[in-house]
Amino acid sequence: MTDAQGINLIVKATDFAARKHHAQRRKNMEQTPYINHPIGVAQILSSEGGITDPIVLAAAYLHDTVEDTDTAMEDIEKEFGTEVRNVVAEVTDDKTLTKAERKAMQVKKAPGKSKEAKLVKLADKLYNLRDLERATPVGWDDERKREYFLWSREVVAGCSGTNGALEAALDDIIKRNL
Ligand SMILES: Nc1nc2c(ncn2[C@@H]2O[C@H](COP(=O)(O)OP(=O)(O)O)[C@@H](OP(=O)(O)OP(=O)(O)O)[C@H]2O)c(=O)[nH]1
Repeated sequence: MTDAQGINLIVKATDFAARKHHAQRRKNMEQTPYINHPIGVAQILSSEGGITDPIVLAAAYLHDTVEDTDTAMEDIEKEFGTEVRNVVAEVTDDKTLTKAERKAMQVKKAPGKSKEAKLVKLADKLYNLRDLERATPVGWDDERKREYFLWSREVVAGCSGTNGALEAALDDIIKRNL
C-alpha cells in the first residue's frame, strides 16, 4: 500500500465511522458523542503505541461499527478490504451471546488473536479504563467499575507481548484502580 492509499483508507474509515455512530452517545453524564471513542482509540494507537499501519488505524475507527450500528461485516469488506474486515471481525463481540458469555469469550479468545486485533483491543481497553477513571457512567456504582477493571485485566493479560507502551499504561491504570 502506498502512503497515499494508507491515508485515504484512514480518512475514509473516520468518515464511515462518524456517519454510522452519528446518533449514538457515550454513557457519561454529558452524553459525549460516541464517535469520540473510536477516534480516541485510533489516537492512542498512533500517539502512544507508535502504530503507523493504516490497516490497524482504520480498524480502530471501525471497531464498534458492526457491534453497535447497522453495519454488516460485508460492508466493511466491500469498503475497506479483507485485511481491515478481518481485524474488525476479531474485535467484534457476538451479540447473539449473553453479556456474560461475551465477556468470557473476550478473555478466552484474546491470546489467539492477531497482533493487529490485540493492538486495537489494548487501545480500546485503555480508552475505556481512562474514561471510567475520569467519570462514572450513568447507572454504574463502584462495584461495577471494579468488575470492569478486573475483567479488563484478564483481557489485557491475554494480549500481552504486543506493545510495550500500551501495556505499561494499562498496567499503571489497572494498578491504580484495583
Ligand atoms: N467507560 C465507559 N464506557 C462506556 C461509556 N459509554 C459507553 N461505554 C461502553 O460501555 C462498554 C462497557 O460497558 P459494559 O457494561 O461492560 O458492557 P455493555 O455496553 O455491553 O453493557 C464498553 O463497550 P465496548 O467498547 O464494546 O467494550 P467492551 O465491552 O468490549 O469493553 C464501552 O465502550 C462511558 O461513558 N464510559
